Amino acid sequence: MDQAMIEFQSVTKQFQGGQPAVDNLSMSIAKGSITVFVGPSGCGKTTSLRMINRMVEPTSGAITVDGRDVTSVPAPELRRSMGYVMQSAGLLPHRSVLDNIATVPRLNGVSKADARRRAEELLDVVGLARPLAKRYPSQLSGGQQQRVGVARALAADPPILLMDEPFSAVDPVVRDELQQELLRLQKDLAKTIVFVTHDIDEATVLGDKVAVFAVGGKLAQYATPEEILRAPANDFVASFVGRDRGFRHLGFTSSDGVTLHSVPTIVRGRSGSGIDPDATSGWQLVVDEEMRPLGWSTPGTATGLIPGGSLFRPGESLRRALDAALSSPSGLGVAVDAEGRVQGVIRGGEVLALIEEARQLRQAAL
Ligand SMILES: Nc1ncnc2c1ncn2[C@@H]1O[C@H](COP(=O)(O)OP(=O)(O)OP(=O)(O)O)[C@@H](O)[C@H]1O
Repeated sequence: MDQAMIEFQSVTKQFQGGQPAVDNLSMSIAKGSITVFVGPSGCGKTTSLRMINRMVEPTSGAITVDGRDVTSVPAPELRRSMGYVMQSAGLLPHRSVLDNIATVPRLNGVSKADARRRAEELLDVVGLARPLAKRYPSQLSGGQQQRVGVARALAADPPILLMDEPFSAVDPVVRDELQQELLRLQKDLAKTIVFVTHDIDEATVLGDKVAVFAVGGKLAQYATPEEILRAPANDFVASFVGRDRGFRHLGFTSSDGVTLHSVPTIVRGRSGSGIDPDATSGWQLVVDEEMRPLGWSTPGTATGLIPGGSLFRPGESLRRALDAALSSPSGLGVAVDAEGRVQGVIRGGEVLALIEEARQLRQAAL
């Protein structure tokens, strides 16, 4: 079994005069994993997160971190052992980016020179250009500020990172980038990360485990994202994960059985590959000299080049395979290798047959 890093033992939090914000929460968070707390507004996600570092004290129950009851550790010491990233990034406005990142190491007694050196390394880690170090937070974009927030949380190299809706204030493209970067970082860092969001897509992308909270501070389901999408524990979870859950679930289904077919190609400005375009109803894939796809052509189109759909890399999920086929004007999803060179094409009908096969296998296993 995975080693527990954080444990909630029958934890309840009741603010004065209200319903419980968190109601009898028991859960175990594995070391080195990303656990996402997700749920509608006001269901106790932030309160639960803040009880880990004692920004909020439980009314009853206990929380242990690495086997120690958090109440046995002085709160300031506890907080310094955990990075904290929040929605607004929470940067100090009158300090430079570099000094913001160096703040916690300085509080921990690291020399100014060492703290700054570490801060510079962290700029690279979170993908920020070094010249940004001298700027002030207001001179950065929202996405850059969040990166500084992550760098600052990592500066003291804490084993635990608490992240409260860190990416919710940025636009969807930047958000996607930040999510992918967090996953890349986590591969090397293997921190224990607790991440709060109200977005089920973000939860299923990031979480090794997802905890779905219901209004009233009750834990409705705690499972892998795949399981939550495939088998919601009750009607509340089913409605929270939403109508697209079947499609999202494909993101966890292997595309191993999908067949790659050869495709007629033309290098832009040259003659064809010799494969008969009749096999693909006249569609030909236009590629560059390196065999990277540029778009499609078909006889009778005046424009010459029709933009292609999303690309698929063998080994990716069935969701990516289906999207590549459905988004392609030819109905053929283009498969590429790690360098982006064409490997072949996949057919939508065959991907759908695999989806059905996977469904039948799941049903038989029930
Ligand atoms: N300091 C406080 N005093 C009184 N009530 C509070 C306090 N902090 C939170 N609450 C209440 O506790 C409940 C849970 O709040 P919490 O912030 O944990 O929810 P949340 O799931 O993080 O919501 P959101 O997604 O909107 O941030 C809410 O009803 C909230 O009003």
